[in-house]
Amino acid sequence: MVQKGPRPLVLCGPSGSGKSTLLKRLLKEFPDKFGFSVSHTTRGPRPGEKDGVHYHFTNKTDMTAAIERGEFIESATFSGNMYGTSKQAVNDVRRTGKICVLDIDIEGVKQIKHTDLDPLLVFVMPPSVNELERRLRARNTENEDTLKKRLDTARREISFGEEPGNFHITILNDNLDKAYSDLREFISQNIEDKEQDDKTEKDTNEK
Ligand SMILES: Nc1ncnc2c1ncn2[C@@H]1O[C@H](COP(=O)(O)OP(=O)(O)OP(=O)(O)O)[C@@H](O)[C@H]1O
Repeated sequence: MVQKGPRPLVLCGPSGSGKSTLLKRLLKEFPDKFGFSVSHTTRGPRPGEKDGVHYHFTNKTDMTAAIERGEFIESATFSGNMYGTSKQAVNDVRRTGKICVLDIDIEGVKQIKHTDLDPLLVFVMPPSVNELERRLRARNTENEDTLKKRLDTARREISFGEEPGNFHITILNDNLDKAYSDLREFISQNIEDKEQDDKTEKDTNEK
């Protein structure tokens, strides 16, 4: 099926590589250009949370069945509640003309490759595991145990990121300004220029 709207953009990389920092900067500079998909969850809504806005609220039976039907790109269970991103949620953003951005782990990347979402896959590479450790310590969000787990996972993720063919581009986040400008250039060449080409082609065909 031919999708309408820009291709989704996936950012993947070890914890602490700088995905959120890069995304925040992108959204600040282009607030109308990007959108996030609405996740599903089996946890109950908190006060003020609206179904379809903050989450798609569902139950375990329905969500498990939908996962089995292959409707989800990724799903995970945290403290007894299921969470996940459906293909439909990504396509909903796409139809608005916005670029749907997804921050997913390598398992999610493996799964999304088997869908028809045709995403652009970006791997954010930290300069080294030592530097990753330094940043995670400086961020002050981890204890020794979670830090060790994150660094072990990071080593596996870096190997996956280094394997040729797994991503469209690897962005080294050594210097944040340089990494951001590489990301911008990649988006502009692969999403914006492409859209312009499609539009020109359509306009020409309509004449
Ligand atoms: N190029 C850089 N140089 C130095 N520090 C950086 C750089 N990029 C990001 N950081 C810092 O490193 C820390 C980790 O960055 P960030 O939270 O964006 O990582 P992340 O990949 O989103 O991690 P997680 O997956 O855990 O959310 C932050 O404190 C951020 O300010």
